[in-house]
Amino acid sequence: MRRQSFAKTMGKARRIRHLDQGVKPTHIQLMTELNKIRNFSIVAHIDHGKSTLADRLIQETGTVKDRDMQEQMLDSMDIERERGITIKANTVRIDYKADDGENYVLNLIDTPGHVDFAYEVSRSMRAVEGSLLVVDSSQGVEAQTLANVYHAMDADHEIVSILNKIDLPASDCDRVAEQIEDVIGLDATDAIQVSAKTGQGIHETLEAIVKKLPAPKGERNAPLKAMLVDSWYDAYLGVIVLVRIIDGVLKKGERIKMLSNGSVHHVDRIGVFKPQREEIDELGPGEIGFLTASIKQVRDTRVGDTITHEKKGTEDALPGFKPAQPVVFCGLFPVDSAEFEDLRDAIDKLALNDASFSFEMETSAALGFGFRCGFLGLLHLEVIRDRIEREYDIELITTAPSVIYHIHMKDGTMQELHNPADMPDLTFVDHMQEPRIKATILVPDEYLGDVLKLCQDRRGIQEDLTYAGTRAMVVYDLPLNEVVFDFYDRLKSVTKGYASFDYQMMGYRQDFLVKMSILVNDEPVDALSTMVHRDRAEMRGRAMVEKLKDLIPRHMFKIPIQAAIGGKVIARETLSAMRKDVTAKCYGGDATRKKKLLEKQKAGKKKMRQFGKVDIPQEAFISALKMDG
Ligand SMILES: Nc1nc2c(ncn2[C@@H]2O[C@H](COP(=O)(O)OP(=O)(O)OP(=O)(O)O)[C@@H](O)[C@H]2O)c(=O)[nH]1
Repeated sequence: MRRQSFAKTMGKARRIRHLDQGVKPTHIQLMTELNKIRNFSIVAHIDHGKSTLADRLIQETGTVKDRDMQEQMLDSMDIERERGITIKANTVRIDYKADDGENYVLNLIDTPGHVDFAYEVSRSMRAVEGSLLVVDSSQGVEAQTLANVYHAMDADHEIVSILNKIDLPASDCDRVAEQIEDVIGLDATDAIQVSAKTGQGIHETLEAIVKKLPAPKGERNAPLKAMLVDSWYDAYLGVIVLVRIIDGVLKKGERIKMLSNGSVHHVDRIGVFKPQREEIDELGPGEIGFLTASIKQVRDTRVGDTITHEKKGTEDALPGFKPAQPVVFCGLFPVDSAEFEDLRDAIDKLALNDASFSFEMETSAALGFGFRCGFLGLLHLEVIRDRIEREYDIELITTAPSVIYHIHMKDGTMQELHNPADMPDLTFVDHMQEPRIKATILVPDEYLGDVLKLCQDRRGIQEDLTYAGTRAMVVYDLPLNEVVFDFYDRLKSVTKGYASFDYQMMGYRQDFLVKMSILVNDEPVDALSTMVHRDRAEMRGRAMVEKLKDLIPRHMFKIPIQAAIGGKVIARETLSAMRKDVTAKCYGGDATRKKKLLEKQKAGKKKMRQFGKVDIPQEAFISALKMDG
């Protein structure tokens, strides 16, 4: 369920696309005055209509001719598919002749919608002055509506509220406007009623962008200061960098410098997206566009960095820059060890276009060669894993996702632990800390009890509980390690899909954590080691060995399955022996059936890994870690 809905979220084409191929440069000159520019983003919960609204704005302004619209969309989606799931912000420049007779340039930045990419959302918000807040008027405010609108408020945006999907019978604008006021605290008296489907309210939206959102400020004669908003890899042009010019002018042929690392590049192209790529000669203050500079790797371009001229540039970096930090780690191993090189290839290629994904080689006694990979969150992990399996056709074993623990040693030093297998000798450890999150959950009140129980079971501390009509908003302080595995799944299942969830990282706190090892036939299986809270270790250990007992097929001998902390066994099951000959029951000698069974057995084997003398099926690694509570 999680995978499906995520595929939908991410796979849905960001339809404001850069059609990168087959576009001739047109070399238009932009001389837009600051007061004729409006830069904005659209914030919304998933499926509330962000992409559809963006399409409509583009269509209404004739940015894309009606007859091209369909074709354009399809092209865009192909590129989306080609690039795979894009988790990047994109932009489109819309020329709009307003009712006041003036021509305006509206720059729309599309932001990623998922919690894992909160940092990128907050950065791209800083590149614009205003936001359209889109709320589905048949649904109301959701957790991501809140999270995203808070980013917009943090960036001091002027916000225009849009009540979308008014064509639906379930639409209730009064109720949703009230919710926007109560829950978010925004005045929704002037909220625009829109149907992105029929086009109703689109003209009013464009007028509101011009009238209500502020024009950017900037100084044309000041040293160049531009924000790196986004970047992605293009097979023809190398890395394309999306920039917002704050001050100064950026011209083709100039040499630029990235302030974070001092690297210098020669700008070979400058342009805008309409939404197809159009080359121009310069970008002035307030404008948003792209540059290319023969940059080879997305890793060399960091979102939020400040770009200036190599000579006579500014020294003054934009505040708040930090490189994206992975928070969840797991091991990826090929099921078939012969595919290790293919896996390396796939990971290299994916990393080229995703600066937030980190990896290093790892060897596991049980799983052989693989990679320890870092992700921005669990969904990011799923995207990468799915892509490796689907696009590169490599079957993977994924080890338990782990967060980064801080291990404070007795000698006063601190180590980051990314992999439970690397846990240092406890005699040298003073104490450990784990990352905590602040989770915001919105849920219809009939499911509230189940949500509270779930959070409580995951060592959560309730921080807030408020109501907006028949929906409750709960805020919990939770340990990230209790959330990384199957929290979304459980939340969805206990609320029948009606809850929405968002979180932010809160920092580290000390707790009593231990490493729990799993031994199968007296051999430790390193890929199944996990860090757990001491008070929950027995329960988790028991649950895991019981599950493994069901997941591991019987062998010709008895197999003990144990959970242990240090040398102490805390849970144990025994898998009894059986005859392995699956054809034994086919007396009578039906040769085809016998053959079929043997083939089936062989196919089953392919997905097993051998640990000592025991075959453990691939799904055991994931299933054993799922909690039922
Ligand atoms: N009836 C109706 N459906 C709409 C309207 N706007 C969008 N939709 C539908 O709602 C669904 C979600 O719309 P999207 O524009 O893809 O939503 P989104 O917010 O971009 O979603 P994500 O890309 O998943 O974040 C699609 O099936 C749209 O066709 C509207 O005004 N009326």
